[in-house]
Amino acid sequence: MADRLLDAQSLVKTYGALRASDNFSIALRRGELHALIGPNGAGKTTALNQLCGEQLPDSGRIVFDGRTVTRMPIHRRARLGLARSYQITSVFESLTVRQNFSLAIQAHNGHSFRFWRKAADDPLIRRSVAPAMDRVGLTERADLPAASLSHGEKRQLEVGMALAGHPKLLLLDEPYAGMGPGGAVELTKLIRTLKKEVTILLVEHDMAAVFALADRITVLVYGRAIASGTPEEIRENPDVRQAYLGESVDPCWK
Ligand SMILES: Nc1ncnc2c1ncn2[C@@H]1O[C@H](COP(=O)(O)OP(=O)(O)OP(=O)(O)O)[C@@H](O)[C@H]1O
Repeated sequence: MADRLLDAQSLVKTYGALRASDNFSIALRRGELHALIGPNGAGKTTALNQLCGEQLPDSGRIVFDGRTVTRMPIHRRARLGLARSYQITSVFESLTVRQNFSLAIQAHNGHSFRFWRKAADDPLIRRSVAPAMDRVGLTERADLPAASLSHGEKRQLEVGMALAGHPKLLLLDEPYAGMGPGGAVELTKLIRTLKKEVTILLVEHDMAAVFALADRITVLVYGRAIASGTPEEIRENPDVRQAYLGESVDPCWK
């Protein structure tokens, strides 16, 4: 369907006897922020890895923007507009914010990382860096080394670098992990701005953030999507409450 940006059907990924993805299916509509939630070990990262091409499914099919990408390598998917921001910080600590952005823009333009020194001098890249930094609120930090940024600012940088190639779909893997309350508020503001311009799949344990941001939510348990719907539908779904929450009910679900 044309309004679907990504359609993953019946993905299976096994590690020995363990089915980390057990006929996992998910459909992302253009323009939505879709959250993928589930208990620890449910298979969220494994699912994300298959969507971006870091791992290949044993079986199943992934269609992105009308093209079958199931076995396509990660860099070709990136070129089609599928970008991922990593749970583990992937910025270059010793480089400045501006240099990090220059690198990301250069990489998305298809050049080699080796030539990063030239990137900062390339007028085309320089012109792209300013709006890219502004987009994630880092203009005032432009000439500081990434190492001196706060945890929250590093996340902003990371997201900004993933956005440098103007992706159609941004996969965010636990962006709130390790973040203090102040940083979390800033990040929510940033993601709210971003969701106006890019479709987002958010993997996140922070339920307050998920319910504040998501248009739709898919719940993953033991590698299977047990429910998919609006936050209200998910909140009311008895299977979700039972399977995902167990005994303790997070205040966000009440
Ligand atoms: N490389 C691997 N080899 C063997 N088992 C793995 C491997 N990667 C993941 N697993 C197992 O697959 C299951 C799903 O793991 P995955 O990391 O995808 O879950 P998750 O929902 O992202 O977990 P968390 O919320 O803790 O990050 C877990 O039982 C995990 O131990």
